[in-house]
Parts: sequence; structure tokens; C-alpha cells
Amino acid sequence: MGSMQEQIPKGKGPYSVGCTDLMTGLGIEGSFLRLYYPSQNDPSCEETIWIPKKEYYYGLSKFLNLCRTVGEFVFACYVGAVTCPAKWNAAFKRGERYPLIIFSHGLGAFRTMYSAICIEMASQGFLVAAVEHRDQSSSATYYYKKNPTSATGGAASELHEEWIYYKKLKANEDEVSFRRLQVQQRAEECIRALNLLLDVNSGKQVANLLPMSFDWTPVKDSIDVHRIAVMGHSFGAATAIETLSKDARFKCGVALDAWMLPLCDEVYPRVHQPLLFINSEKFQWAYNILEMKKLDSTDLERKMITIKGTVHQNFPDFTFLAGSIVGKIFGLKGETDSNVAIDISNKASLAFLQKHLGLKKDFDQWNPLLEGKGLNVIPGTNVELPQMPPQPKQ
Ligand SMILES: CCN(CC)CCN(C[C@]12C[C@](c3ccc(C(F)(F)F)cc3)(C1)C2)C(=O)Cn1c(SCc2ccc(F)cc2)nc(=O)c2c1C=CC2
Repeated sequence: MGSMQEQIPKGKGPYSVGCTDLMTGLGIEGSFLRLYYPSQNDPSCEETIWIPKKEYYYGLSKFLNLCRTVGEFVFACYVGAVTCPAKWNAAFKRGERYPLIIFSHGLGAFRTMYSAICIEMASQGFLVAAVEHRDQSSSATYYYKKNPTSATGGAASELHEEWIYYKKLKANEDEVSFRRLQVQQRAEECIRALNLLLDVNSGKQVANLLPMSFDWTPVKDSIDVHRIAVMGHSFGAATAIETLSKDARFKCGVALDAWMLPLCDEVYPRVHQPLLFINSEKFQWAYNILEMKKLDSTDLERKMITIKGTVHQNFPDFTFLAGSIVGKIFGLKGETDSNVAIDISNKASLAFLQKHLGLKKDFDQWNPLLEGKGLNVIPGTNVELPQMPPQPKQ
């Protein structure tokens, strides 16, 4: 399938990376996440399937307004065999407490879509839980329902998969209020995922509804409960900001190409944690940047950098799987090589996380990136801003 250059990049850090899925609780109130973690180096493990179920192809086709049969066929051919460079259900590497990142995906994406970022962070010694949101912003997601009495007369408590697909707004529907509701649910789902992982850390039994061969017991006492961060892309970045405002256990946040529309003005004064904005060159616009600047504060660390030659899709994994021509046409790639761009984003994130989680690693070597110093990076934004502050709403 993917020739040499069309693959999701491996982690560059010292740890081998494992990956597993966890779903707890029936219905949409449960938690659903993909965990990337430092693993034992078990060569017999398979690589992780990037998009694990065909319903995700249907969801993506619907989100991208492709016709269903064509979309499903194209995705099945092109990405059906794609794996990401993490060892599926590899044994967890015990021996230290790892800082934890909760990752929130963007509109139309789902939990597996940002594996280049999550795998890099795990290879550097983080636990990364990429949540899958059930707010109808994912292209597709599923939960389990108890079958009261299964028609085949099987076990009465057979679990039944229920799929939720991306909810397209009708022309007359008010997008802002719908997105503001969704961001609340998304933040709750990030907090629920943290609570679930803290329960695991304290030795609570994990009731995984998914048929997984992963042993969760070694995760007990392996989370550094004072070093927790939240990250997200686009709608997921707004979710990260909303989550910071709701829960002080998250010590800092990284907002990747944030989409600020779902956030109300009331949330900004409630964000007391350090925040890093990493923007693409092409996606941002003045009003969106001015919303980010409402978070500026004298005594709270707010950093913003822009990666030159990048587009919105430089953060999710598709950017690594398309050739340069198709990539440019679909807006999946910018002028800067996708591996170079994600490397800058990951290094800046690691430097920021070391600074604000108080890590004892060597990520401070990338501090200059946080000042916008380095190849393909600028401080702040490339977007021309009007001198006037945004007019207060009438
Ligand atoms: C026409 C649909 N229309 C819906 C509102 C706009 C669609 N759109 C631009 C797209 C996503 C695009 C894309 C993906 C993937 C291929 C593929 F071919 F590679 F599969 C192609 C083309 C189509 C670039 C975005 O929504 C951009 N965006 C995203 S994109 C997150 C995502 C989704 C699916 C993925 F597979 C990977 C990443 N996350 C956000 O949180 C926000 C926005 C905008 C505001 C807030």
C-alpha cells in the first residue's frame, strides 16, 4: 500500500509505543478512548489498524459529502490496510509514573485520526488517551446497548453495537448554539476519561466492553496524577480550552489550530492554566485569532506560534497518507513537508509540557520554538489583525 514516504511517522522518543482501545459503560454516557502508551518492546506484536471498522468509512463519506458507495469503496481500498506505528495490545511498560495527556479530535474526525501526534508523545514517555466523542461531531462512533432478549434466543444480555454518525446541520439551524452544546459534552467526555484513567491508576477493576487482550492491571500506580494536560485539534482545541476551564486537575493545554466559534466569552476568564496555541498558516482568520487573544493575560502563560507552509489538515494523519499532488488538491498538505511540520508542532508541545508540568526531561532544548524561533515557525500569527478590538455584541 503506502510507499516509503506515505506512512504515518514513527515515534522519535526512547520508548516503544503500544496502543489499545477501551470502552466502559453502556450508552453514550460511557467512555470510549484509544490509549497510546510506553510499552515493552515485544516484536511479536502486530501494528495497530488505523481505521478499525468499515462504518468509519461510511461516516467519513457522509462528512465529506461523497456518495456513500464510492466513498466506502475508495476508503476501503486506500486506507483499509493502513496501520499506525504502535504495537497493538503490547504489554504495558511498568516502572515509572507517566504524565497523562487527554486528546480531543476535530469535527468529522474520531479517536484514531491523530496517531502521529499521540504516538510521538507516547514515545517520549506520556500516556495519551484519545477520546472518541459521542456528540455527533465524529464522522462515526458507536456505543453498546444491552439486548433485552436477543431474537436468536442467545444470552439475554448480549451487547448490541449502536452507531452514531456526523450530524449535518440544516440551513435554518443555528450553528453557534449547536456547537456550544457540543463543546460542553466534549469537555465532560474528556473529564470522564480522566476519571476513568485515575480509577485505573488507583487499582480499580477495568470493565472493558471491547474484546481486547490488553492487561490493564500494570497501569495501576503508573499515572503521575499531578502532571495531566489536555490537547486537541480545531474543535478539539476548543474542547481542550473548555476542559481547562472546568477542571483544575488539567495543569496546561495545547490548542492545535483552534476553532474558537464553540466558545462563549464567559469561558475565557475561567481558564487559569498555561495555554499554547500552535496554528497553521492557512486556516486562521482575524476574528478567530481575536477570540484567542481574549485569553491573553499578564500573569498567565499564553503562547502562540504559527508553522509556515501548513494547512489545517497538517495535524490529523491523512496528511501523511496522500501523495503531494493529491494532498495539495484536497487541502491535506501545505508547502512544508508534513513530517517536518508535525515535528515542529510536537517539539513545541513537548517543550511547553516540560515547562508547565515540571518534567525532568530534555524537552527544554526546543524552547526556542515557543518564541517562534526556528525554521518554518513564526511567533504569534501571520494573520493581519484589524486595530479595533472586536465590537461587543449588541
Ligand atoms: C465538507 C465538509 N465541511 C464540514 C463542515 C468542511 C470539512 N472540513 C474541511 C475538510 C476536512 C477535510 C478532508 C478530510 C479528509 C480527506 C480525505 F480525503 F483525506 F479523507 C479529505 C478532506 C474536508 C478537509 C472541516 O470540517 C475542517 N475542520 C476539521 S477537519 C478534522 C478532520 C475530519 C476528518 C478527517 F478525516 C480528518 C480531520 N475539524 C474541525 O474541528 C473543524 C473544521 C472546520 C471547522 C472546525
